[in-house]
Amino acid sequence: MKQTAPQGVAGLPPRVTRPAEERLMVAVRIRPIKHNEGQRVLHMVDNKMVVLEDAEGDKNDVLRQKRGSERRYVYDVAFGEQSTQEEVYRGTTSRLVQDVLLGYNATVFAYGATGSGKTHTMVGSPQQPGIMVRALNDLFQHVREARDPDEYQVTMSYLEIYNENIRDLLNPSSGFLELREDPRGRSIQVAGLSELSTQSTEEVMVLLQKGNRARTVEPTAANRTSSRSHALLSVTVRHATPLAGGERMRTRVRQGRLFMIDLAGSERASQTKNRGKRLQEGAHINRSLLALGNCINALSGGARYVNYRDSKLTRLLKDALSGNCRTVMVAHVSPGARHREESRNTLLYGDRAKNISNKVERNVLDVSYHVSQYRAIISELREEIARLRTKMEEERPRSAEAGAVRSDHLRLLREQLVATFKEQMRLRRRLMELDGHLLSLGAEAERQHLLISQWESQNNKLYKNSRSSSKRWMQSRPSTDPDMDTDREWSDGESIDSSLQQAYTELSYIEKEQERYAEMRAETEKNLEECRKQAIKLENELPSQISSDEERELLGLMCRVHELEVEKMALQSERLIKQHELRRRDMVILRFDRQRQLCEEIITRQRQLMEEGCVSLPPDLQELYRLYQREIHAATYNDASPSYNPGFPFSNYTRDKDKLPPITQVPEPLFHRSMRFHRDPEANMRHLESDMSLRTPSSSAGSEYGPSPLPPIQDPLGGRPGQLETNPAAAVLFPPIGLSNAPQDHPRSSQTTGHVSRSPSRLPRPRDQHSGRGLRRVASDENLSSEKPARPTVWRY
Ligand SMILES: Nc1ncnc2c1ncn2[C@@H]1O[C@H](COP(=O)(O)OP(=O)(O)OP(=O)(O)O)[C@@H](O)[C@H]1O
Repeated sequence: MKQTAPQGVAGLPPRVTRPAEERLMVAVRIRPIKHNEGQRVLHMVDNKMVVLEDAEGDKNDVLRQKRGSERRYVYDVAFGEQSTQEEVYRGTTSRLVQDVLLGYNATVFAYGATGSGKTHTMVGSPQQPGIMVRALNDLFQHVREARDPDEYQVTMSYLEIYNENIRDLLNPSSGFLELREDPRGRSIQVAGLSELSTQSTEEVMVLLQKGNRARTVEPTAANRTSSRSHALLSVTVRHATPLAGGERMRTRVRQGRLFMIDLAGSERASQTKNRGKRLQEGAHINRSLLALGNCINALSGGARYVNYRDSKLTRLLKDALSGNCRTVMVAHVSPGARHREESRNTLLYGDRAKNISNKVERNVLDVSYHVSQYRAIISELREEIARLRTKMEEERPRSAEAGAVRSDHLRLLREQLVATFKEQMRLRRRLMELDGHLLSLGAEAERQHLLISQWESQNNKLYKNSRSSSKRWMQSRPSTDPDMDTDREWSDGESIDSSLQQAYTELSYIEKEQERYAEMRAETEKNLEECRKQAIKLENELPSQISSDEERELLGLMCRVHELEVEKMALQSERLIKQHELRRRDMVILRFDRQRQLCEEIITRQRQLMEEGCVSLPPDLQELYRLYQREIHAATYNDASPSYNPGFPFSNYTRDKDKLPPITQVPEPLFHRSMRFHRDPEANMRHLESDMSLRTPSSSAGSEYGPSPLPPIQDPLGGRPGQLETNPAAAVLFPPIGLSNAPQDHPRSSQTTGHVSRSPSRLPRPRDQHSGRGLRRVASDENLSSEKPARPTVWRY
């Protein structure tokens, strides 16, 4: 079995016509309650929503009571206890079958605790066949009804992961199989796995039954037929259509793959009462499911690089979770009170999985698409050279007559020359691939930095937010209640912590990869240089060996082809680099936007500190605040309001509560000016003044700006204080700005009060913990513009 990142196949662009971002679809299925499972605590509200009743728990648990006694979860689709196998198949997988026939990859996987009904949904019974059987039936029916059934080829493989070992279910005697990954981690192969070609539904059903019989199933206290392994069924549909194109016949190949996965269920030792071997199996199952949960958490948090390496399951599911794959997760839950905690966990994972999308992989797709284009160019050029060579060989007999010895030497020379050209092409192609990969890694490292910076500040807020309430909660929480529900903020904080840790791990992995690729690049470049020298040497020998004009002309043509190839390659790689540069700039814009948000936050908090300490400000600082407000306000209107009405400046203010409110009237947009801070505060002020007077003559007329008392701004790169350039490249190098040390670290962030550009793809704002801040800001405006005598402000940095 081979999972490959999609390439443009035979001139077909990959899924560019599809929406750029595809969300993972999550379905939930509630299985019928059993007599020994206690009362029903899980209910369907409608075909999307389910409700889980909370445990009755401790009456003194004030927080829990406040939260209410039930929790609602909304998914793409929900199936109740009465739902039929056909309904579940239609609602989750039938669409995927269509996609696979069109050449897409798709995955459906069943998730849930032991005994929750996963195998029932995926495999089913002869009377109630599950998704696997129905999908295969459907697929063959579509193929039969197609105009060109003979052009389809269907193959299947079926494996299980048992105790972290892979077994071929279609050939169980083959022992444990190895998982192999290409060095770039793009394609994963199970070495030696049988991939059987099938012609009919009957044949495939026989294979499926054979595989299911070979699967490891054992009775446990939780499920009489508990699957002790994860089972992965893969069906590949290949459709090859001959195309008439120019002089050559070409074939267009469409290939889609459908994975259908029945995961083993997570289990609690207390419920399964497992001992010995069963307990060990359970530990393996839980470990791999934990790895899957971590991947889901990281992906739903937007991480680009996710640690799939913790288990074979996640390595095999990598494409399904983040690659070019349309994926459906069917979360399984039992409605009885006995399974409340397992159901809650499953519902939570399902909830998180809804945030997973495929957008991130799209970048890798772009790169591989370009590389495949270059490959096509190179192979065409190779063909051209090969044709030329054949022609030269055809011409040879005539020149052989002229002088056999010299001709032999010339032939050898030509062959060497062609071999050197070939080698050069190979090395160039390699270089280009390495460049592409290095650029992608660079972009991803930058992205990880951004995520880390954002999470750090969010984590800090959550921590502050939850510190007081959690303290109370910890006090009121009975100590004998280890796995009860956690406070929402705590669990958010924890998941951010683990995401952060994940991001750091990924970052160090990326850095190692960058080093590795840089070394490979240097080596390739060295080889290329040697190859070039060799070619020049050979070319220099040519004139003395050539006697006839024909030979000369042919060799000249050969060299010309080579030159053209080099030029083409140079152009293509330039394009590749430009595209990556555009992506990099997008990242810089995102970073600026993030920094700007943090600056707003810092300024607001500083103001709060000053207001709370009843500190009145010197007039020049008041003026600076006014300027800042105008700036922000102008930017808001400039950005968001095509119906901006200067006569009614407050009309749109409610759109963004995080902005400082306007003071009196709206000045013209100032957003795009470039602003530099000088060491001399007066120069700063003059600069701002002149800027204002240039752009807003009405608002600046008559205003008197005093010397600026702004505290010196630290240059994070170690430059002179108060002198910050607005160079985007420098901004990228700046360490991420966190609020963890606020207010002491504030000046560090002041760097970004310079030129800021807005990106349409803004980062989500950190959650605002200061409700009513807008009101305080208004009050603060009054403070600032009051006529009270100025008291010196105490700045602590
Ligand atoms: N929707 C359903 N309708 C009827 N019976 C069901 C349904 N779902 C599950 N069952 C029954 O519940 C029992 C447990 O289901 P199943 O074996 O599918 O669980 P599982 O999640 O695969 O468990 P494990 O992870 O231990 O393999 C089986 O007897 C199955 O037939």
